[in-house]
Amino acid sequence: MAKKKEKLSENKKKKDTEELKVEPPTVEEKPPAEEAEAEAETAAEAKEELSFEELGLDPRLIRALHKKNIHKPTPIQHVAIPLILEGKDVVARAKTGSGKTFAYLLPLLQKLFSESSPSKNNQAPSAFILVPTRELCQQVYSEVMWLIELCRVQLKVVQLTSSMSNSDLRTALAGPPDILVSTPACVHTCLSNGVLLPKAVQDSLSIIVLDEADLLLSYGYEDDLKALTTHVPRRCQCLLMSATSSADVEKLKKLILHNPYILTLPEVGDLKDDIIPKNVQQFYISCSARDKLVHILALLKLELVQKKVLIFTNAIDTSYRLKLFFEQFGIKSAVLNAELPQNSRLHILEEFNAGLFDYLIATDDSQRQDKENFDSGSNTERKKSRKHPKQKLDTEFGVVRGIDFKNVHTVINFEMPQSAAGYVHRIGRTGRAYNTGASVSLVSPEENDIFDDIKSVMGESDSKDSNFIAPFPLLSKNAVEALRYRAEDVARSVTKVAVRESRAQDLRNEILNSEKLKAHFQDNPKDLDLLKHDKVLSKKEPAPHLRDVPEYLLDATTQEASKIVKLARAAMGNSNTARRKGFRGKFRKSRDPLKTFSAEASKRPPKGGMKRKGLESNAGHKRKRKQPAD
Ligand SMILES: Nc1ncnc2c1ncn2[C@@H]1O[C@H](COP(=O)(O)OP(=O)(O)OP(=O)(O)O)[C@@H](O)[C@H]1O
Repeated sequence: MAKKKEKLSENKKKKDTEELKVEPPTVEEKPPAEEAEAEAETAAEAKEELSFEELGLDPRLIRALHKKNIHKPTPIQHVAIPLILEGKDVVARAKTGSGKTFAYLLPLLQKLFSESSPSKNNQAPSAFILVPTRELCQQVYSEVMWLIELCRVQLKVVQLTSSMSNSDLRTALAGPPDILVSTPACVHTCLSNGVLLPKAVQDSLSIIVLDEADLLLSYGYEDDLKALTTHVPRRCQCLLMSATSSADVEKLKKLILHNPYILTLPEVGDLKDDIIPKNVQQFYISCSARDKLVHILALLKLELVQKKVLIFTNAIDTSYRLKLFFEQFGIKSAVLNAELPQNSRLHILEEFNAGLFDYLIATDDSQRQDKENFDSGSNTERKKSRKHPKQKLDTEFGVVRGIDFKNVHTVINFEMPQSAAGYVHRIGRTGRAYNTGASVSLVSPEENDIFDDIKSVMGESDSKDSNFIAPFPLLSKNAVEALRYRAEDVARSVTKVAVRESRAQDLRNEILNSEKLKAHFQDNPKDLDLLKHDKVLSKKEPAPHLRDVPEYLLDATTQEASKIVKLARAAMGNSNTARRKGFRGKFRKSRDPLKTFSAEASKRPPKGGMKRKGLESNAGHKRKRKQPAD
């Protein structure tokens, strides 16, 4: 007890710790608002340093988390877990990557551990976890499965997808499972065609989660949710998780929750607020659209950014162009987009998360929707687009929102997103939980308007705004010029026809893969080794001399910058030790090599007198002082 009090006063002194606001539910005899809020905030602070044990989590779950190297709750988990264990309805709004999934999953599982008994005669699942996309279904399903397996408990979990036939759905729900992970549309289908009986749902359902709630309505699930809520019993505990707060979240709250506790990171409110984790550093490089290829080549080939890298494009053709371009330099990458079949997409995500390749080029089709959602606050347009889906593109596919790309250190915007909301959600794919991350946006003059919008949302003052987007300091003009000749030569060989053929070929391969994957996954759900998604598409053999960057091309400054990136990995908490200890407090700008280093400012002569030749050598010599990166 004394120890806890000590922790409480220590915590109160902390100025730079993240605070969570807890709004208690409206009750008849509520204390004056201010008092209530103060009490709630103190409670949140007191919990800040508590361990999973102190939060009352089942030892089996704690052991499972430890096996996955998770030792300390994130702030949202501190506050949400005890409330959910107490049976409260909760609305949790916290930044992307803040650990919202475990914040509901851990207490949900713990409740089911104690509920499940042989005498229980449920005719429908006890828990529904509803998410907006199939990718998220798969992601949540995998998280539940490994937790259950490590805990060695007998709980049955199923996920539903819209491609399942009635008989598939019936088989999946026979039993019935304890937990159902699904989009609202699939549950609605099951209710309408009698696969799920409303009475059974009313009798069995004890907990329902709406994950990524800010997306559920905008993906057009309002009718599905309305149809479901009429069967949700009053005693059922309802949880709503969201990265942002929007009119849609408010609507959902009213639709399904009863007197909930509202857990909010103070800055989460709307887009203007800070929803990018503080441990992500944001940079930009200004260059012409044509020069983007040579710049990205320099970033990757000279190792000026840390792996794994998630690269965003706005068009699928651009992603294939990049892939073909990279191939010629021996850089293996995979593409991910809404055109690929679902099984392939899931497999690509799994392989990338498992670390089988380091570069993933994603085409972010959902950004148009993000823009509509944030700009208008209405979901009419999206409803329309769900009814009339774009040809070939899978509307349930969400490449950005909510997907947990594991250990992505760097996000590169090869093309700028079309809205500030799109930017926020792209960048949110790095710096997840206690990890650090960086983003580099390549901005052409044509993209200056959108970049200005983004900057005005992120904050324009280096000293005041934690989301300030700084010029990328590690890439010198010399380094770019040194690679220009090679890059332009290869870029010319990646013609429109080559891109079109590769895209068609990849799609054909992936459709075949998808069929094989379907069968294979049924028997070996964990097997990641079946098919490769980062295979070479180009018909042209890469020239051996392009694979490695010869030393004479690298000036001392660039070599130093590359070393700095490696050093930064350790300094910024990417080592296991640092991650275990937690990141906050370590990440001071003054000590951060990425912020203090400037590729152009260094005057150190090349070590050992580096040889330089021809055009490339001349470019390498022209070094100017104190210029921005480009
Ligand atoms: N307590 C923890 N310590 C370390 N890592 C954690 C912890 N909790 C969750 N994580 C990891 O952090 C990552 C992000 O978590 P999660 O996907 O739940 O974030 P999120 O808040 O749901 O983000 P988004 O809004 O983008 O969906 C995951 O890889 C998860 O395994």
